[in-house]
Amino acid sequence: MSFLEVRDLKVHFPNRGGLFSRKTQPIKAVDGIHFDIEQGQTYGLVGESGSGKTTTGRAIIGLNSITSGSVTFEGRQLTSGDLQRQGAFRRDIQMIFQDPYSSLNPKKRVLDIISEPLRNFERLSASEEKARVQQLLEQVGLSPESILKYPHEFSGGQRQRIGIARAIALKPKLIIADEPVSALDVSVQAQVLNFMRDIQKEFNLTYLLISHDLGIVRHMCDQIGIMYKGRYVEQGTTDDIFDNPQHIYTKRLISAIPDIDPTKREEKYKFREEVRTEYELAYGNYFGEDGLAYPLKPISETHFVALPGRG
Ligand SMILES: Nc1ncnc2c1ncn2[C@@H]1O[C@H](COP(=O)(O)OP(=O)(O)OP(=O)(O)O)[C@@H](O)[C@H]1O
Repeated sequence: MSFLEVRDLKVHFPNRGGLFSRKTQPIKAVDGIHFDIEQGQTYGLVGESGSGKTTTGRAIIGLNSITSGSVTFEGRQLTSGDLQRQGAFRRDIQMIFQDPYSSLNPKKRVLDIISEPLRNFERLSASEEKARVQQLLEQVGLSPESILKYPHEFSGGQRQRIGIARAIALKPKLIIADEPVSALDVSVQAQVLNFMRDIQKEFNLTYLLISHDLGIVRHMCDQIGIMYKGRYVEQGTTDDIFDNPQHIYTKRLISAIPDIDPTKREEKYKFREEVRTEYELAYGNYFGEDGLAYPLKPISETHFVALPGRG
């Protein structure tokens, strides 16, 4: 049994539709996805905006209710309506959010922000709490004197470290990191990502990393699942996905990553041209027609494949 098992997960939302519409199809934000993560590993969920990545993460932590399917964490199953058990999950599974500017309450001091989960789950005296928060700040590379400061007194990277300190306060086993660095400057992104890897080793953390950026996912993840409209187009080990992408959608995402190594640029241009030709043969148009960058049609309940060539 894997540390985290996600089986045929579906999360549908009611479609409120227009004012006069009587019956509408639900929004199938997540529509049958499947993956396992082993302890200490990082699994990346990749896809364009709206593909269902965040909804998947929120369902695992219990913030979205599951329409069908299952999430099993260390052998314990979280299913919809199983509210009692969610408490146990909340401690072991924490989330890091995308935007360190809006995810920290601007009116609260760092002490109160980081101690919030501690107050929910542990009974500490004021002095014990202060000492714990100072220790957490040191772990994330911030000075213990920061406890009395407010979020606006920190840089973006430092704020994300405060968010990480809050996430690791209860010594969780699994962290769902939803676009943890996409709001940060590129130079700061690498620092935060490397720091996340350091604490992963130190605490044997398991990550579910949600990102639209394949470059980041390549750097961080052992396995990757590529999502499109709530389903998978492809999943596998990071090396498999990058060395031998099977799906045109994956190829296109990979071909779009800029190569900083000048010796590989030529190869990348060639690959990009090949992908473009393959795409045009299948669709007649590289840029899609329905407003989506990559129009695909489903071949099965859980996977998408490119449309067949025209003519
Ligand atoms: N509470 C909700 N009610 C109705 N629809 C929702 C709700 N939450 C998400 N959706 C819809 O579900 C789909 C998937 O959204 P989700 O946020 O999971 O995508 P995402 O891949 O994380 O995108 P992004 O990268 O932009 O965050 C979208 O079409 C979104 O509008």
